[in-house]
Amino acid sequence: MEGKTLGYEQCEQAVTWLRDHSQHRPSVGIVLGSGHSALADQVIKADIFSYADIPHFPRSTVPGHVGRLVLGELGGHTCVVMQGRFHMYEGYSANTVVFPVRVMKLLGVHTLLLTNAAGGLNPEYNVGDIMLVKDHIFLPGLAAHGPLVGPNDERFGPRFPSTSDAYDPELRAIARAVAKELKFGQRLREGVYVMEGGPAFESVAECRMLKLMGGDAVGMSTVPEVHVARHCGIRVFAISLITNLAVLEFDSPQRATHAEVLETGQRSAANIQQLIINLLTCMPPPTPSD
Ligand SMILES: O=P(O)(O)O[C@H]1O[C@H](CO)[C@@H](O)[C@H]1O
Ligand SMILES: Nc1nc2[nH]cnc2c(=O)[nH]1
Repeated sequence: MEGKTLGYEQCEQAVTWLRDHSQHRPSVGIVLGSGHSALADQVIKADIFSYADIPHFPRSTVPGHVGRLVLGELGGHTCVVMQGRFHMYEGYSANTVVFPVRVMKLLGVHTLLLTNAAGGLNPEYNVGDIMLVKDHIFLPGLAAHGPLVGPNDERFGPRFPSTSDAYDPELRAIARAVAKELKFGQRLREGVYVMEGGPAFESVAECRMLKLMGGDAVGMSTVPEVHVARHCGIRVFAISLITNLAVLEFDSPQRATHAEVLETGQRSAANIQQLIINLLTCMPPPTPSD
C-alpha cells in the first residue's frame, strides 16, 4: 500500500499549480470511469494536463483510464474532468484515491458527476443499460477502509458526515427527464451500487450475496469519491454503465473480463456523453443548503 498522506496543504499546492497553468475556474467536476474517457474530448477551450505533471497527483495504471485532467467548457459550465480515476486495488490508499476530489473542492467545484462501469446484479438489467445511482453499499467503508478514516480535517468537513442523502434527487430527476427526451426507455435504470475492493471480479456466491443485500450493480470505485465529496459539501450525481452481467449461476461458462467492460464502454459512449452533456445543459446551480 502506497503510504504518503495527501492533506489540505498538498491539495492547495495542486490548486496553485492548476491556477498558474489554466485560466479556467471550474464549478463542476466530472470523473470518468473505465472506457468513458472520450467524453473529455467534447470539452471546448480545453487545457489538458497529464496527471504526471500536477503536484502530488497519482498515476493511472488501469487500461481505459487515460490519466489526464481536462479543464474547459462543457454543457455551458466550466468543468474539470478526470480522464481516468484511481482505485484502491491499484495499491493506492483511500486517501490517495480521493485526492483529486479534494483538489476540485479547493478549485471551487460545487457539483460532482461521476461515471463508472459496473456488473449488473439485478436480473432485469441488460448490458448497455445506464443506472442512475440512488444509493450505495460501501463494503470496504463498512470495515473502516474508507477515505475519512484517520484524523479529521475540519477545513474539509465534519467528523461524522451523513451519507443517507448522498445522491442528489434533483439531479436524478433532471437525468430521468433527459433520458426520456433521448428515448432511452428501459435502458435507463435507477438502483444501488455496491463497491467491493477488487481487483478480482466476484465469485458466483459473492454475486448472489450482493444481490440479496440489495445491490443492483457492482464495481470497484466511485463510493470513496462520493464520501469525500459529500464530506466537503459537494453535490453528487453518479451513473453506472452496465458493461457485463454478474454471473449468478454456478457452473456457468460466463466470465467477466475487463475487455468486455471496455468494449461496452465504447459501444455506449454516445449515450453516456449525451446524458451527461444534456444534464449539464439543464442543471441549475446548487441551492445554498447544498
Ligand atoms: O469503476 P470504474 O473505474 O469505471 O472501473 C470498473 O471497471 C474495472 C473492471 O473492469 C474496475 O476498475 C471497475 O471499478
Ligand atoms: N466488481 C466488479 N466491477 C466491475 N466493473 C465492471 N464490471 C464489473 C463487475 O462485474 N464487477
